[in-house]
Amino acid sequence: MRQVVVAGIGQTVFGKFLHRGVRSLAEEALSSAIADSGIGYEQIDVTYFANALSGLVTGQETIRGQVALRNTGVMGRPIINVDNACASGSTAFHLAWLSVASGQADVALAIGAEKLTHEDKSVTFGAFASGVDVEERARLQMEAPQGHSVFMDIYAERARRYMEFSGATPKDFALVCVKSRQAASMNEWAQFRSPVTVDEVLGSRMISAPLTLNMCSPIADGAAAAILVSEEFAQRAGAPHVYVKACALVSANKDGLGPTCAERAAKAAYDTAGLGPEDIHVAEVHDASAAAEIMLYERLGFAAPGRGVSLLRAGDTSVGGRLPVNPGGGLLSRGHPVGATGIAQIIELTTHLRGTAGARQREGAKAALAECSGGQLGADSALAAATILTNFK
Ligand SMILES: CC(=O)SCCNC(=O)CCNC(=O)[C@H](O)C(C)(C)COP(=O)(O)OP(=O)(O)OC[C@H]1O[C@@H](n2cnc3c(N)ncnc32)[C@H](O)[C@@H]1OP(=O)(O)O
Repeated sequence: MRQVVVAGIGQTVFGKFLHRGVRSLAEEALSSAIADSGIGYEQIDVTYFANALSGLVTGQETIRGQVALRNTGVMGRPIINVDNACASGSTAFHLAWLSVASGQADVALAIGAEKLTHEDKSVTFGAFASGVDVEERARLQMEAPQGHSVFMDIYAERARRYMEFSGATPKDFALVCVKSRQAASMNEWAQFRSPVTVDEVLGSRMISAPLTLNMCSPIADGAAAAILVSEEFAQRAGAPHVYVKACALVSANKDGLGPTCAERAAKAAYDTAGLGPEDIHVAEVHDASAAAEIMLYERLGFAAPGRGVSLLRAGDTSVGGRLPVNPGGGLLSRGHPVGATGIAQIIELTTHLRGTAGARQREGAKAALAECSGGQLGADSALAAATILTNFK
């Protein structure tokens, strides 16, 4: 396998843009990734276009990439549509990495764009329900979601189990939100940038106990793009060198038993990179709910089982801490335009490894981990991706 370098990154601001379509979002993210890389549109050999739910919201259910990118310079060469639920962006990134690593392409584009807002909110909530397998929906009687995404019921159930197991409290989940907003207040691309207090989070509308409004990832539109190149190409182009050391993708176990998708994806990535959790300086994880972030500290090996809360309470995972987690605000505050999220995580980490993350920079960052989960199958996510980036070879 060849060494692969992240040579260009670009995104839109995430938020609710009722009157903006997938095409305009994708064009903006792509043109800023092109500008960042100094690489021409015509040099892109292959494009992986991530989008999970917009088809259900806008009615454009197939050829979404070709439609979104029809006015750009990537047309004429392969555009491959990627739908892997909330990990669609990470999957597009995985495929782009594979194309370059295998020698099939010198330059590959991973782009994710999502349009979730709709005048009729039940359309958006209905689209989210498609990410849960139908048997699970029936078990949880979630066929007709009312006022929120079915995922928040699933994440609430997980949070309740975790509280019992670890002794974590809703106040801990609120602390995740406070940390997340503090980080997002420094991120010009984030959906929610104003700070919140623990009391405000606990006092916000109950969505699915124990998760209040602020503890749920929001509905967002947005796009993000990353251009991956071979190391030789990067040297010729003079691109900054952020290496993709490992890029693992796993699906749920057949019997639903054993380690979770996130644990297995992280283990595969650590093994490939020859690194362990102790080597990671900064991480972006799939905080679809505030409680999920704490559980992920444990699944990714940052804390022992049941001990994730200690890491949070000590401030280790805040901006300025030993291991900032979600320094871009995560899904909770940067926003979660599903197909774009996995690539936005890569963008955030790339800025830390380049040393250009400004006020939220993890000083001395050399290795970074992104984890993204997708869908729901039985008791676990349907899939998870883990990527390790470094600024050394
Ligand atoms: C594998 C996975 O990734 S699973 C995750 C997939 N994603 C999801 O499931 C999405 C989950 N989220 C939701 O279902 C919805 O965002 C809800 C139910 C939490 C909120 O629904 P909305 O219809 O957006 O909220 P609503 O319109 O009632 O918002 C009221 C206000 O709260 C704000 N708000 C909405 N969500 C949030 C949030 N997470 N945090 C803080 N404020 C929020 C809105 O901006 C709005 O403010 P405004 O009145 O100033 O504009």
